[in-house]
Amino acid sequence: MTTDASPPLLRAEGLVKTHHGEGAPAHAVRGVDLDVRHGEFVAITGPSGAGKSTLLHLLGGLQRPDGGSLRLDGERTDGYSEARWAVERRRRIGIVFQFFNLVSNLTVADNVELPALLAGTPVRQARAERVRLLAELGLEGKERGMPGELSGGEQQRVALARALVNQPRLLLADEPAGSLDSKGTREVMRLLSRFHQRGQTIVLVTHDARLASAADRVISFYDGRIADDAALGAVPARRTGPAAVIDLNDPED
Ligand SMILES: Nc1ncnc2c1ncn2[C@@H]1O[C@H](COP(=O)(O)OP(=O)(O)OP(=O)(O)O)[C@@H](O)[C@H]1O
Repeated sequence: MTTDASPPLLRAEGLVKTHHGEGAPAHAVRGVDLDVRHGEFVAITGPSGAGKSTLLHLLGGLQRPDGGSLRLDGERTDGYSEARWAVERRRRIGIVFQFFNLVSNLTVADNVELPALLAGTPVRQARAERVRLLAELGLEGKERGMPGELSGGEQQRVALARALVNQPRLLLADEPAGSLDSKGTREVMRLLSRFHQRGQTIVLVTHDARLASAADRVISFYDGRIADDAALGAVPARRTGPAAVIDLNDPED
């Protein structure tokens, strides 16, 4: 059981990241201190170019900070190699992106099973988890289809299933509804809320205030820094037992 004495799932201290592109250096993250506790749903919101995506990439090890430190479950990540980060992303961190990043020449089923198989999950178990998640996300019957045959909202649900197939402690979502219509946005919002209700820790980057309102803590990011950090609600207790099925047609879900 998680107690107050346990370390936060994420602890960033003085994180700094500067991008060196063609023009002047972009000081995307200018010294960020941030704790994310188990079970929290944190939305990071702010204007375009504020550095939100860069921060999320640092939290998931997709980019390395130039300064500061990041701890995962109390463990410093400074010494992690690329290979170690890849393992952590398979086991402990699921990520969804704006443009889904599904493997276009793999079926929906294979896209979802792949991270489980890469993590060494036995084939039967990976399949069972894929079947459970796709049913839960309202994608039964789509398993044999290719990502390109699905709507944007469906593709994002496949990406969510893929991100969650290894039951990661942390879900990172970078503008997950950024390329979806309002129906797709509502779906993503409901799904993130539901997974959060079951104890999933989520860090969401979005410029969409409506999507951010699904979180229980909203961080306003501006010019590479945290400008405001507001807790909106209580962190739900981590639930155990079989997950409830989400009915995407049910307005209560
Ligand atoms: N790979 C990169 N190379 C050079 N500059 C970059 C790179 N990635 C981001 N930047 C710059 O860093 C700054 C922060 O970008 P970032 O994408 O993190 O912001 P953001 O808040 O997520 O913006 P948006 O909401 O538009 O996605 C911007 O000035 C951007 O141009």
